[in-house]
Amino acid sequence: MSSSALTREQSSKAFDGHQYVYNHESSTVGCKMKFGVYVPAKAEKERVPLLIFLSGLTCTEQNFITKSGVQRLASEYGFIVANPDTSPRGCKIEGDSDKWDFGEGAGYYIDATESKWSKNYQMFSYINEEFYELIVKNFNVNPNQIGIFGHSMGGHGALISFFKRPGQYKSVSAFAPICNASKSDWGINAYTKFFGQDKNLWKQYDATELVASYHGPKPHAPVLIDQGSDDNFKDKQLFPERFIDACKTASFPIELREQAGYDHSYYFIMTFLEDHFKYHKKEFEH
Ligand SMILES: N[C@@H](CCC(=O)N[C@@H](CS)C(=O)NCC(=O)O)C(=O)O
Repeated sequence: MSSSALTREQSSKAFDGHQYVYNHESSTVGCKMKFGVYVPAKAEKERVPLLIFLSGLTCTEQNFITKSGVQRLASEYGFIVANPDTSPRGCKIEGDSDKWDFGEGAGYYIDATESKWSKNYQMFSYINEEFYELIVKNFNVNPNQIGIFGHSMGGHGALISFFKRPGQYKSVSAFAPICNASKSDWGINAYTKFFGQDKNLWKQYDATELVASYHGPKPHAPVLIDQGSDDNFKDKQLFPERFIDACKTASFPIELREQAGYDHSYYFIMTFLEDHFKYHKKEFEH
């Protein structure tokens, strides 16, 4: 990967730090990519922890930074919080914007192998290599205190990044993640296009499959998963119980908290966001 120059699109003071939006030309996905990054005042004086947040279907870099209230927490905890976009954009691939659950805004954090998609839909490598290195290089990050978390498709992205890159992230957590992507309707539709019929490839981007063969460092406290009980996607697309069962079989520490009455929205995320900050902070202390 080559690290390209950052162009600042937005700078807004929030609490003691700044919410920024940048864009850069990505060599990994072959287009301009935007991301949000909150930088607390603490980062002016010392290296601070980094949390990477991955958003879900239909989101840009804006949803998390405008809806979750993350800035107050990032300022208080003294964390840099960086959130990339959810897919390449403007690549004009036939079929990339016909449906909200595939293509633009819905890149599934995978590296596609089918030739139609493989030039641009390399979001796994983008997040875990180019974007990761760009944030560490350009901001005052403590490289030993980096965690990843996300929502829905982004929760899936966070979990598969943790499992496929042992040791790269100190901690992982998720809100309503897609837990078994290769067996959910969203994932079956997307993976058929991205990978063709090779089901072994599908499994390489599925948290429930990956935990079974994970041999990397385990978190100290059980990985935190929050799931709203009134989330309409829970039983049709997310399948948290399948992931919990696979974690138990693999002796991988996990805590699923079913939160009564909450749906799939950013209201749910904002309610429990501080618990995730606390979780990652504790892991960073080890
Ligand atoms: N567009 C879909 C909903 C998609 C959806 O719920 N996306 C979630 C992530 S999977 C999200 O964060 N949406 C953006 C938002 O709520 O700001 C629908 O109308 O049913």
